[in-house]
Amino acid sequence: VVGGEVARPNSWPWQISLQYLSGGSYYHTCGGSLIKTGWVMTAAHCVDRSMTWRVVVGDHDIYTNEGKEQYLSVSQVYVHPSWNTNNVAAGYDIALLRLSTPATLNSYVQLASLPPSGQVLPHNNNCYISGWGRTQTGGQLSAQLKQAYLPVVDHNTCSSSGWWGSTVKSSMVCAGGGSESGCQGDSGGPLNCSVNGQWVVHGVTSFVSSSGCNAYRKPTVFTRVSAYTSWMNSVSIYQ
Ligand SMILES: CC(C)C[C@H](NC(=O)[C@H](CCCC[NH3+])NC(=O)C(F)(F)F)C(=O)Nc1ccc(C(C)C)cc1
Repeated sequence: VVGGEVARPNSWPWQISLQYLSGGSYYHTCGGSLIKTGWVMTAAHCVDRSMTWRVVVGDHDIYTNEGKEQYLSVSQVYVHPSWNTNNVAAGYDIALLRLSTPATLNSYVQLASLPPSGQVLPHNNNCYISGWGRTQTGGQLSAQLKQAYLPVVDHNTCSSSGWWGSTVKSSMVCAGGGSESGCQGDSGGPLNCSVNGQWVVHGVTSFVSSSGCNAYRKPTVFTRVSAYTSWMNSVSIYQ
């Protein structure tokens, strides 16, 4: 997250850290959202490579053990069937991870609320991105969970020339576009939007401009969760 501030610990209790095993250690690579005690929603591009994954819930500082964390292994990865790793602009950047053991819910670990199918938020709707991603273009990951205020940019504006143009589809949500943005390592994490006074995860962090995370008029682009409700239901009911 470029800009914004360090979040109050566990104030986004559905935020997870997706980590991969390398040389005997685990490393943060993406965010995600706990949507059922045994299921995590993340971005398809986060799990393009097949690695040994683990999900950490209840985390704040990814480099220190503060005693609230639960380390959960992943038993199955379900990538959207239409995802094409060479064409993030086509959309479908969404995946579900089945956990081997369910998370225990408590004051640090809660389930995300998901939007009703088809819901599209208005321009400037109040949303926050959260994540441990880079704090500057080409910078380092953040040790502590950060958040930034990223109001919704409606599709009309976001897909206009000078903005993202036809790269952005209606199955996506744009947010931000100023000096604050998501950045590498925030992928897969939530766009937390206030709807009728409740936080709803409306987006899965998908991409930013290749010329820089907080590029002018290139808002952070999210997979629109409400466009994938039926696919998600089709996966988690039958496994
Ligand atoms: C060095 C970084 C900034 C490069 C930048 N990376 C990204 O945007 C990666 C996901 C890329 C998926 C494609 N394999 N996502 C992120 O960094 C995220 F913001 F989500 F955290 C990028 O590739 N962005 C990109 C690439 C291609 C397009 C075309 C569709 C125009 C648009 C954006």
